[in-house]
Amino acid sequence: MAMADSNSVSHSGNALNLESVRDSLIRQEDTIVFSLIERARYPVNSRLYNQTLGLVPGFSRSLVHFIVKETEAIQAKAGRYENPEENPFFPNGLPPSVVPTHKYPQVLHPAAASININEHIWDMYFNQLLPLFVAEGDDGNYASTAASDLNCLQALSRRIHYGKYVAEVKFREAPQDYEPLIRAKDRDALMNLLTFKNVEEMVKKRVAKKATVFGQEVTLGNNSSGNYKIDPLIVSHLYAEWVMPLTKLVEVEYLLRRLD
Ligand SMILES: C=C(O[C@@H]1C=C(C(=O)O)C=C[C@H]1O)C(=O)O
Repeated sequence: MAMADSNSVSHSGNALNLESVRDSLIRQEDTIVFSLIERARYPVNSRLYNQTLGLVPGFSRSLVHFIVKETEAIQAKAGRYENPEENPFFPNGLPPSVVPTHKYPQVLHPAAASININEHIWDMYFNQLLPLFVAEGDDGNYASTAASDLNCLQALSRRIHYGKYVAEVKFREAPQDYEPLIRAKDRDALMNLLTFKNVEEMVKKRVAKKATVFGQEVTLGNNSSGNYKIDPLIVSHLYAEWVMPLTKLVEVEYLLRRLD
């Protein structure tokens, strides 16, 4: 594969290349693992997710839906979604930013803004992931639990949508390989071309290790209990089954629009 001209684009002050993009993904692993550890402090608290309880007067969805929507509204006013790395879970009816606009480097093709798979991420997180790592029970801490859920969702969403940057870099490094497949709308061939199995294997091992290191009981003696705040196997499963496949889905969706 051809080398990118590392001076060709500026991204957060750094050159945008496959290495810098992968460094960002590695750093984001820390955020994801910590956010899961924080959520695991609370039991499942399923009333938070129940649409039929009517916990919020005049609002027909679940309490977590209410909290995420309202939190996103205030974050939108503060400019969060001006950053092309951020994608809201409830984009409809978000208020505009009221703060001065920051000039984010325009790295992505404008069609990137139309890619938002948060509905999918929402469904995966609440229906598949959460039941795997939280304890049964209800401690009534709904607002704090929902804030933890939102941190997990935002960290996962940022990582998965970062596939747009990954795809942009891969395209720039080898347009001659990608262009014919994009024109042919050949999803499978694009998926093959952008997949690096060896990198995926390293990611799975590294996130499991991070869960082991970040989630161990820290004591002043050297009596490690062997109890982890989140099961390292669940974290590598999360990456293998959802995070990496969804990142690659974003990469394919982005590439399909790259020549528009
Ligand atoms: C993100 C990349 O693209 C693909 C997805 C990966 C991931 O989600 O971690 C890892 C390797 C690739 O198969 C990459 O190449 O780094």
